[in-house]
Amino acid sequence: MSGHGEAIPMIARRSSGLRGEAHVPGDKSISHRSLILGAMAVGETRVTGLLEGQDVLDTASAMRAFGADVEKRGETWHVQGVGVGGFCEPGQVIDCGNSGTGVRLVMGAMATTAITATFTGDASLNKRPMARVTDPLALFGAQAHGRSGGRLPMTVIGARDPLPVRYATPVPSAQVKSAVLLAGLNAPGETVVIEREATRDHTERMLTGFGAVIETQDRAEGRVIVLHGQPELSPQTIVVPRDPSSAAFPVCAAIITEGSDVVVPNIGLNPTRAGLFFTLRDMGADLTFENMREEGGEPVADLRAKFSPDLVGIEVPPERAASMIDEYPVLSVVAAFARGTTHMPGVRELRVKESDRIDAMARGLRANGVDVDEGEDWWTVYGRGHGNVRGGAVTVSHLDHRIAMSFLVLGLATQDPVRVDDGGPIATSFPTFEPLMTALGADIARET
Ligand SMILES: O=C(O)C1=C[C@@H](OP(=O)(O)O)[C@@H](O)[C@H](O)C1
Ligand SMILES: C=C(OP(=O)(O)O)C(=O)O
Repeated sequence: MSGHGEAIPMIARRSSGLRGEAHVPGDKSISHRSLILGAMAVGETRVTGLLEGQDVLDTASAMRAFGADVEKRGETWHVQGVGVGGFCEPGQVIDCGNSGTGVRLVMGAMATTAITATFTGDASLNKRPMARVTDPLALFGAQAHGRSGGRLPMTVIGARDPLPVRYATPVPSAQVKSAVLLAGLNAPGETVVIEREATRDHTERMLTGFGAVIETQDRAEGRVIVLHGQPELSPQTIVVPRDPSSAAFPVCAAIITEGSDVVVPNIGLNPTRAGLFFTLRDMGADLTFENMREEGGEPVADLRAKFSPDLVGIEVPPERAASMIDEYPVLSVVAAFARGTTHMPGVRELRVKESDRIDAMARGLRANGVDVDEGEDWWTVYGRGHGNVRGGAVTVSHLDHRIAMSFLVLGLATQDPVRVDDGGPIATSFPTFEPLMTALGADIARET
């Protein structure tokens, strides 16, 4: 079952010659942040290219519940912000659906205002760990009361007199870093976050754009981010770039599908997000970055991916993990078509996403004839080479959009079709996945 309705069983059959341009939707991380920072600015922020996936729509509803006016007129989203510290107390439970980013960033944004809010989500989100966020929020003076193990549903009581915080994140997580920085906006003095491994830096970049004073330095202890509290944020006009994590699916589909040549235009190559594309090139994929340029201070290119029959397995550098954390499921699919083994160490975080992604992919790959070994923070895929992956299984998506899309990509190049029990969760991040893939020539369909 998907979070909001009946299960949508889907099937992917062997395809050839994927061709054309794939215009993927707006970046999910940047879309959440546009709405939240827009709600914390004074005046009207305008956003185009916003991802209209369910995760982001749930964040829009959350911002309305805290008092911001959020509406779409024509192609533009208008956010009337209430200012830092201006959130009102919501009159209803905040349902963040399937979205870890949504709930964790919104908790941070409200934690230093003297209001109380209760958060919940779907069956997947309600299993995910929240203490990683509520522990640092407690240092500001906020309190959180949830289910055992720090799970949702959970009530957060915002700090009345917030203290500034210095926090070294114990896990590589942009959501934790961002929750602390958003809480730091309404604390006096300097809030400092130290991360041992650099994670996606959209919050830092966007805070600078909204006029906050924030500095980042790479030091021996890691990346040190210093935010000066209680700024007045100025509203912005934001053009959301296209999502590299969504681009991963047509790119990987083209690489494993005979006769393919696909262009995915306007994809951000921010080094904190682009790890997959460098990994695919290390594996021998025919993937080129065309029209390299800068847009809104970010490197951007058109990705051109062609069928790559001579892929080889590699050791994926663990220091690259944060820059491709959401892309391991679809990377493991490409690895199945490579010759030799692909070893992916340093990826413990995959176990606490919408599903345990190592477990979900390992089970589904094995059922389709691919050997996989795994440990707590690593996994290895034993590639079978092009043309040698059997397929034929029904895979389980576990309310996880990336698992569903990865298995549908797998089925484009297996001998027998691959089924997914529920494609419903795909709408959380990539609502146009099915028409976009079929327009390229992929044989993906719903089963009635
Ligand atoms: O900050 C963000 O927008 C995100 C951070 C990552 O999560 P973690 O912070 O848990 O690594 C990523 O998996 C998620 O899809 C989006
Ligand atoms: C992990 C993801 O999202 P979130 O943590 O926001 O649910 C994802 O989109 O792959």
